[in-house]
Amino acid sequence: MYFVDVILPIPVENAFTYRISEAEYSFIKPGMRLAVPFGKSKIYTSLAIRVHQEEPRIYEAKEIEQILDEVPVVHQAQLNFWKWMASYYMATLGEIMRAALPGAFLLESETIIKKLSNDNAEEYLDSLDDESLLILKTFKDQSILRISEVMQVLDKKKVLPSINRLIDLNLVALDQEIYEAYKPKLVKYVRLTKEYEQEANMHIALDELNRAPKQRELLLNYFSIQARAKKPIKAKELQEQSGASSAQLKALVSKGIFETYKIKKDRIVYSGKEDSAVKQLNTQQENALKEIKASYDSHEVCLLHGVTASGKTEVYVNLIKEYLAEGKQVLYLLPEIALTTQLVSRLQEFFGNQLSVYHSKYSVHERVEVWNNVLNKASKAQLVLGARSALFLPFENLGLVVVDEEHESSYKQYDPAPRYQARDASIVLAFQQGAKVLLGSATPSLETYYNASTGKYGLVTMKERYGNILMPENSIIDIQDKYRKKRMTGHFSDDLLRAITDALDLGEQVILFQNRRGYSPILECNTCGHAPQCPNCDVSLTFHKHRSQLRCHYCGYHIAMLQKCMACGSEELDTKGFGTEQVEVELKELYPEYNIGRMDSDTTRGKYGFEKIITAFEQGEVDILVGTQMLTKGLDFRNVTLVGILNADSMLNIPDFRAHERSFQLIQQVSGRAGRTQKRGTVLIQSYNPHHQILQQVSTNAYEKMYHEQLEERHVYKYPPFCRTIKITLKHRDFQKIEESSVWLGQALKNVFKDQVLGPEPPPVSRIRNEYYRNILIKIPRKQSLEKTKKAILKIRSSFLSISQYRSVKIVLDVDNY
Ligand SMILES: Nc1ncnc2c1ncn2[C@@H]1O[C@H](COP(=O)(O)OP(=O)(O)OP(=O)(O)O)[C@@H](O)[C@H]1O
Ligand SMILES: [Zn+2]
Repeated sequence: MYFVDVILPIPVENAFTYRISEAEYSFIKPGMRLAVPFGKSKIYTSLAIRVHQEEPRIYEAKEIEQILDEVPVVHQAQLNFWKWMASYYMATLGEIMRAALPGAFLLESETIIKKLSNDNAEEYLDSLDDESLLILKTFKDQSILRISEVMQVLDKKKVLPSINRLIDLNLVALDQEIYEAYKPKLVKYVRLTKEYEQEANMHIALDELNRAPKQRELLLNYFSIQARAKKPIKAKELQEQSGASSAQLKALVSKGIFETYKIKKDRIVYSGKEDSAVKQLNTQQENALKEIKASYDSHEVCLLHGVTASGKTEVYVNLIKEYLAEGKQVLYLLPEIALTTQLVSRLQEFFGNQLSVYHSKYSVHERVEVWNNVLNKASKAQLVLGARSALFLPFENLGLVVVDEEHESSYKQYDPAPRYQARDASIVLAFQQGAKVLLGSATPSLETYYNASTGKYGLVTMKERYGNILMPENSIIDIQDKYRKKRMTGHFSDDLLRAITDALDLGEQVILFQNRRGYSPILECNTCGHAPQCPNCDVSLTFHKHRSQLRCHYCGYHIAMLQKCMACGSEELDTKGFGTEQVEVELKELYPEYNIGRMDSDTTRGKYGFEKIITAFEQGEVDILVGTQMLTKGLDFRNVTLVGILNADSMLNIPDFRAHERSFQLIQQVSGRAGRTQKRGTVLIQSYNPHHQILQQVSTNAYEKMYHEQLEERHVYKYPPFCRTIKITLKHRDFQKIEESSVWLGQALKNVFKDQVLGPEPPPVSRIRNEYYRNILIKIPRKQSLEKTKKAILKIRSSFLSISQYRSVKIVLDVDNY
């Protein structure tokens, strides 16, 4: 008898064994997908990991349904990586498989598919087999179907390959796609021809146009726009301002006065200089590149610590080139693809078709395409740019991993399991494949900088900004003092307002940062003090003015804005605290003649949400951009000279051992958006605690000082990098049960780990979606075996779950929690 062990994409500890025939036994290789029955009537896509002849003892092996691949879709290398991840992050192989494989690889009976209206459908129909045609017909008037329904209609279970084919042909899609591929758009611009740039010729032109008033108007408008701001002028903008038609603009082009040109909408270059794709490295960058390569003689990992706008990207690019030239694969990890259309197009210019982008929110179609290209080592996917899930692509010949903005906490996956840290996991991946890792940041994480300082990683620094531009000038504004002296207008100090006005007068742009969205986080009754709370969560509702709603930021619950207090009926409702929306509203009143944009998760929903706002700002259509931490992620704007931070305190006061480190990073990164070209930038930080050490360190760019001070605290209070941590979260709908069970678990852990256990305690928001939360933190000293610690924790978890009244409590394990 022959058997195959498979991983099922569900959270069970063990692999499952199925029966196969002798022919299947010799055909199936580890890494191939098999459709298998599971439970009463479900069909899952599973992954073969081993064929053998040992009959399972505990249960009778069922037969597999079908083999879905002719060759493996993952290599043994991935299976090894998955095993490491499962064990390190205390997850199951099934959970890793679900995170790793593109959704289209994991069709199962519960998957919902939808029919696409495809213009080329007719063409394909001839090439389809009867079964696929039948599946298409099954849709009839419905737009979506469960795969199990297809199975029912066709009265057979072997439908997955046909559905896969339909997905490949773009006739059918999974019902979960959000984004389309990123395609840069071209925007048309107008400028004077060389000949007419000279003033003398200009006068002649104006005279000549005396009898074509509309064209003359166009030309005059061109001058006035140019006088206002030195930026490329869009054809559309010019036409609209002049009330002219495109024919009239064309006439000026054919007269040789204007010429039009196109720029990819995210490649706008100010000050009239054309960027060429290939850049000459400056000395600092050359040296950095050399030092990084030298460090690889003795290190696997190197940290590039380069201040904001030092030109780290160009260093990455040059290093990547060398690995590609050797025929190696390169992985470029980013914290958040949606925010980095700028970088994508910059890299596309360098690497053309060697570059693929992998995004868990791209269409299934594209994800599968990139996956297969990597699997087949196609030249198209030699360099892959992706967010954390790109780690799982089937690399086999990886030479280099670049982790850009390595300090970003979004490299950590929160939910669902596996709760991995992509930066850390990439180091293991690289090690398994004999590749090198480059971590880059202007504000490295404490953990990374510690590893670099102690010699575990190489360390290369770039202290100057590219092009001899100075770091922005920082000042801290004491708003308590300003309030007392009545020098505040809304949430703006007189100093900040003056700086904004000055920048706008010069045609420059401004970024304002407020780490909270909505209008106001608390609505309070002046009479009785009641503040409306979310019924499902333990937080107050945030007021969103534009929508006239009160919303919960944890569960999405919302109601219409109240006219009266729910408790006492008083009409005197007051708002406390402020978010980006309020800043925007105030700005619109203060600067009615300017365009204000807002970038937070309320304004960036939908397909091209981020892109639209970033592009509008880049093109100068928006003068002031207000936003949350989304603004910080490595954006490269050229006309921003002022960055204002409206209230630095809210970040500093978050109860978390990383809060100070994170505040430093956040403020330093937003500040880094100012004055990246030519003119030195200004950063104004408003705070009630102007003497806070972190603000002092930010304003003097004292990274090292911050590092040493924070490291000292971590040492004293025993936190990473001196300890590892595992956070255990318990969740249950019953308050009594969560209290009792968390105390039980805490005590059981304390019996083994003594005072290394903190808690249980309720987190700041201790109830979300009607579930109560309790956290327990275990600190594991460096010299204690992580392996044994985890084993002990799992054992205690088993005992916990064997207590019948606790069985329904959910336990979440988070290794190296963030
Ligand atoms: N060698 C070069 N030649 C021409 N321009 C360069 C060169 N190096 C960097 N630049 C320009 O300098 C600016 C800053 O570079 P880049 O965005 O790579 O900085 P960074 O170090 O990644 O900054 P941040 O950490 O803030 O993201 C960019 O506009 C880039 O085009
Ligand atoms: Zn809620």
